[in-house]
Amino acid sequence: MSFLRKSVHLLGSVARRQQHLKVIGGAISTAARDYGSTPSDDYANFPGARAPFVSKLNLIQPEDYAPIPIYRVMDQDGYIADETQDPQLGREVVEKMFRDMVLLNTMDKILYESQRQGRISFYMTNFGEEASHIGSAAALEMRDLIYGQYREAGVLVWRGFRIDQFIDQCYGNTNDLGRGKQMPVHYGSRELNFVTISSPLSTQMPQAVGAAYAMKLKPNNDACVVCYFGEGAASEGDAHAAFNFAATLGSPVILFCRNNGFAISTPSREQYRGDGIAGRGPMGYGIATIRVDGTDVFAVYNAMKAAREYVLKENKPVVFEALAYRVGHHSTSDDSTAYRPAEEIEVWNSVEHPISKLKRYMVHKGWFDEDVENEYVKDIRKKVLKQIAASEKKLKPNWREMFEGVYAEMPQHLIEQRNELEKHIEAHKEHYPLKNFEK
Ligand SMILES: Cc1ncc(C[n+]2csc(CCOP(=O)(O)OP(=O)(O)O)c2C)c(N)n1
Ligand SMILES: [K+]
Repeated sequence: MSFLRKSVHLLGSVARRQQHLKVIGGAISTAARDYGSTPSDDYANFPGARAPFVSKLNLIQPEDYAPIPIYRVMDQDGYIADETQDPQLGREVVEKMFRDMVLLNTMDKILYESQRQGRISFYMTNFGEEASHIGSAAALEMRDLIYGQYREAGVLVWRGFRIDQFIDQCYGNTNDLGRGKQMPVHYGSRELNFVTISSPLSTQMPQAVGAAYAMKLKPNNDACVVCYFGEGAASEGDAHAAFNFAATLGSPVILFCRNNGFAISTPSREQYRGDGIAGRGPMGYGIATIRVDGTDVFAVYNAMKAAREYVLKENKPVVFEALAYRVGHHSTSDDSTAYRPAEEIEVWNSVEHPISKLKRYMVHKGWFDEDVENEYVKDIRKKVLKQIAASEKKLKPNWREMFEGVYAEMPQHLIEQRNELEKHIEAHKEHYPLKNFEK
């Protein structure tokens, strides 16, 4: 894996970013903040910071720092600029990557429409971010624990979550692993080591850091935690708690920010004034940081491999920022043409689309057969439509279950609420579709 070490920009706790924009080979420089070393004459040694003294006042400006560069392997046309960066995954793996991205994209299109037809209550697509899901998931081990936000369905696809499992969840029927307790797309799978998604933004972040810390305390730990979140979620207070705890406790967690440019209608330029989320890592929190083109599946893959190796070897976190563009609307409750030009969306949905880039790469390799791939899409469409028909017919879990499964023993206030609902439904049963629920 030495090719990774030579070229992935892992920026550690370095003092001056502009002096360290060159490649830092694998090992991360910690010299500038090594609190243990003996201070020299021109270094101040306050408990709060070790830094050089200067005699000239300087109001340091954000512009004094160069932005963290974006690691990319494949260009727009699907060519690899530096052959040493080709992860050499082989045809079978690349085909799985491509097909999983296509599966996600195809399923998203149909489920989005099914919400429009009133079949499910809500949906969120992953358009434009397929490569950051698949590229990152492919670089992990199944024992690594995932905390998602809600737009990482591709990670589940890679891990083997089935079409019926996705769709049963969206219908909240008796086969939904979450027993209909959550909104659509709030997946979870104990078997696949994927913690169930919570709607309140950023709540997963301190939890992920804590879970990683617990892993580190186990003897011979060989697993890490990956926590996905959006750049919008990174403005929540919980994000700060997570970053700082991860740094100070030394948690083996990869804090994976999907920076897709928008938090619903808030563009990232209104979300922060600094150098994205990556910019907070080295200087703000003292965390090794990596920034990649999130539309380039190979860049995400290489970077994630390097990040995983680092967090396990060092027992320290990594801030990982994958830059992409949210091609779809925020959710079925949003119309993004109200706040961004259609032409802009079109660019990211064509030349810049991660699936198109990987396709071009495969074409150059002679690994792409248009007819075979069209058949594959047709087959996925058929499977998804058939599953929708099947999931729709299944009963919902008994409504009483909504009170169960949270506490080991149901507390008094929940018992009272359940009894009240029982009476209410008994009195007004003609207004409820009780035939759709398990008895
Ligand atoms: C604490 C909290 N505040 C507000 C919301 C409403 N909300 C849901 S998604 C979202 C935008 C999040 O954007 P980002 O984290 O960038 O992720 P993206 O949707 O772009 O993937 C907001 C404000 C929420 N779910 N939780
Ligand atoms: K976002």
